[in-house]
Amino acid sequence: MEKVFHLGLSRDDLKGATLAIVPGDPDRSARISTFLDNPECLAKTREFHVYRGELNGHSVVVCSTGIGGPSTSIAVEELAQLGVDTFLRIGTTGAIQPHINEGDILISQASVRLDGASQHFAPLSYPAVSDFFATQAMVNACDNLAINYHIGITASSDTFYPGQERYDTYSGYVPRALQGSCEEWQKLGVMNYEMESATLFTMCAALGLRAACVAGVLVNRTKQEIPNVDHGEIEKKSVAVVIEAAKLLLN
Ligand SMILES: O=P(O)(O)O[C@H]1O[C@H](CO)[C@@H](O)[C@H]1O
Ligand SMILES: O=c1cc[nH]c(=O)[nH]1
Repeated sequence: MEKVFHLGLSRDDLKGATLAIVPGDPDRSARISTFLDNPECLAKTREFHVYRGELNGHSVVVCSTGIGGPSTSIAVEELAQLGVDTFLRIGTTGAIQPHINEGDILISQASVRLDGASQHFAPLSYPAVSDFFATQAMVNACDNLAINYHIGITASSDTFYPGQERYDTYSGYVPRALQGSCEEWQKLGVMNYEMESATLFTMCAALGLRAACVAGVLVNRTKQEIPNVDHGEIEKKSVAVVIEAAKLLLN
């Protein structure tokens, strides 16, 4: 059976998995895999750390995407070639609305396309919108676990610094076209910034796949730029949500 280019896996390796949990951070893949029954590591190649196991008797795969759209698009393309049709991203994020607190859970309904990779799948006029039912599962998961959440629009940027209008870089310079962009997204009700959902949503909608995204807030940028929270506790909460959502979708 043919292996895909980067993941180096074939369909048989996934044992029929149709749902993938896709964090950005490779180390998060291993931690998520501990919530699966009979977890096994299938591959560790570049940013893609791939595990397989079962949830409620269904084969499920966990695959990190790395940071940003290009590597995310490779993970999604290759997992789709292997039979996956549902992608649940679990990430970290920076909030830009004052009422959102560190540690809060954000569910992205749709994303502002501040990435480049999504344009390789559909023109900019095409929406980066999540799958309704997968997103509903994220919402129901929060309700089942009594976890509060915010649902709304996410700005999804290719860069962490200028694309998210951060001036605390080496040069302190943000190009003129991006100056004032954070304030504009705030005024348009955007909840947060992260770096993969625009590519994920656009390519999944365009290719007939399902995608949803949940993220834990590490920092509220209306208050500070550098997180001083316990990443582990925030991750535990968002992982609980994505595992519960996966179970709901698999039932
Ligand atoms: O924690 P992950 O899933 O990597 O998500 C967020 O964190 C990274 C930036 O620090 C970007 O990938 C962003 O989307
Ligand atoms: O502010 C943030 C925090 C995490 N990830 C991002 O992309 N932005």
